[in-house]
Amino acid sequence: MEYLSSLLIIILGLVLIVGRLLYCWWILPHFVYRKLKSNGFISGPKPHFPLGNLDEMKKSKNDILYSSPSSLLSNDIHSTAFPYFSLWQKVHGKVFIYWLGTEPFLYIADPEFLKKMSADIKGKSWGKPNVFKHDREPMFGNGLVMVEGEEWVRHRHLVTPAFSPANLKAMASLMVDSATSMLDRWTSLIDSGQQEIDVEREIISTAGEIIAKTSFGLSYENGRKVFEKLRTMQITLFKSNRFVGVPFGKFLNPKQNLKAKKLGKEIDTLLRSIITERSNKPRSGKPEKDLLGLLLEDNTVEGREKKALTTKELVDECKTFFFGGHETTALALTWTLLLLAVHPEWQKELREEIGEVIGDGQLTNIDVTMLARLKKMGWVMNEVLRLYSPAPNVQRQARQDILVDDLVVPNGTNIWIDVVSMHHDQKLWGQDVNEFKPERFKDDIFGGCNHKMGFLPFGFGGRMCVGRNLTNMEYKIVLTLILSRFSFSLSPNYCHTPSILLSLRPMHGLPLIFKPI
Ligand code: HEM
Repeated sequence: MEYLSSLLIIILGLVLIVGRLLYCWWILPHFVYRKLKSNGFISGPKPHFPLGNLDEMKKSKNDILYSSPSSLLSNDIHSTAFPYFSLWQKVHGKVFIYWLGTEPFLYIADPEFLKKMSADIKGKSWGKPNVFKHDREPMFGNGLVMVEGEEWVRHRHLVTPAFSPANLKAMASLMVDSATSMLDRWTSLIDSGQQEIDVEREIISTAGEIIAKTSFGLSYENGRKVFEKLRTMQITLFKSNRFVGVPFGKFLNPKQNLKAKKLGKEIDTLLRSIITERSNKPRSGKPEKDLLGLLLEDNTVEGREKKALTTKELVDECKTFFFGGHETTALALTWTLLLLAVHPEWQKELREEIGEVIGDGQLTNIDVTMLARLKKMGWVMNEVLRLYSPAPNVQRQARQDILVDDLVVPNGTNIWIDVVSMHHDQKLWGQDVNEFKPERFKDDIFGGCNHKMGFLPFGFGGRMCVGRNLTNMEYKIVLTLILSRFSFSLSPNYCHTPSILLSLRPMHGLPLIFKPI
């Protein structure tokens, strides 16, 4: 009897587990898919269980990776960075459904559709795809990038003031210091006879240092340890093939997952110790003007206690700033150096502008008002973000049924917005879409794009990037210092393979040849 009841419990347990798995992996996604289909979204590549379209995506990516690299430096990158989307678009148009494992995604590369879909949706009503949450948890925790609903409103409300121009102003000197040490290192390398430098690696590490300083203060002993562990975690998470959306996908790289989890815990402990140390500091001490310092200061404003960020939330925001902020900005700078290396006339234009606005004597005292006057540099930045958008896509999940004309995007639909495709769409930008022409941003913040939703380097709506002013400042400071000390050209060793590893990056680095000015 006892044996029978134990057996019954085991069987019941198994049925429940299988039932739950079936519900999550089959019934729920297919429910959304059937709703999408019945609402008119019928087009898209045929999926195969359990990989969906992942196999096809990997194959077309490998075909590109293992084909002989083109010697031509073309800015027409959509078909190399996203060969599968480029192929599917030819058959299914600019709005269709594809599958990551057992999860259907609504693909959008049509700005008019996006405009209609997002018109009545507030920032707090957007979700982020549940299917990515496990993957991103060690990096962002429940920071601003991931939170939803009223919690997002609270976080956004508390975090936004930290990025105000007045607060960012105090960070300029930290940025000048980090960039200057990088450039001193380059000078030593050049003096020792090495003229070729892989700037991608150099700039990513300097931008990491800048973000760590501006986020949680590298001056703290633990700050440097956090920085090193965050970098190791990123490499651990993204160096292996991931199987997003595939049943049991997270168990396919157990070693990597365990390592990332362990690093995640160590980072949290270190950040907690920094936060505790700083919260316990006597109030009379000078408040620190990094992002964590500003959030801690805000937390102590009277009447805010209930809404203030908890220590766990502060830890997650610090990680979010680090991961959301350093690589994107570094890649914007990296792609800029590539384009300036092949367009020396623009190096000259920018150097002249720097001379007029800042002059040699002021380089170590660059301030925000000077940066605002670097207009041409602003056009160059926009043009680079258009051609080589470091954030190549925006992902959302519908948390309610959304009406687009007579179609319904059902609650729960995963959404993938292909920013690279829209930034390279001839119908939106004209014949010269793939040419580097910063002047297109001279009199028009949309660069002459014939649709206001066609240029989205920082996303759109209420969830638009909170760090864009910080990027703008860091970009202009670092580029000003580089251009003031060196001229550069492309190394013959450069191989043009823009690829996606979360962000859009040059697969084989960016070797440039430098000459001091
Ligand atoms: C070139 C540099 C950058 C690019 C291209 C970029 C791009 C983006 C994009 C596309 C989004 C998603 C917006 C959406 O869902 O509509 C985003 C959100 C976000 N970014 Fe950035 N970003 C950059 C720099 C930064 C920096 C420097 C920080 C912070 C230090 C930062 C922090 C964030 C945060 C916290 C969010 C989430 C905002 C929210 O959901 O409310 N980003 N960014």
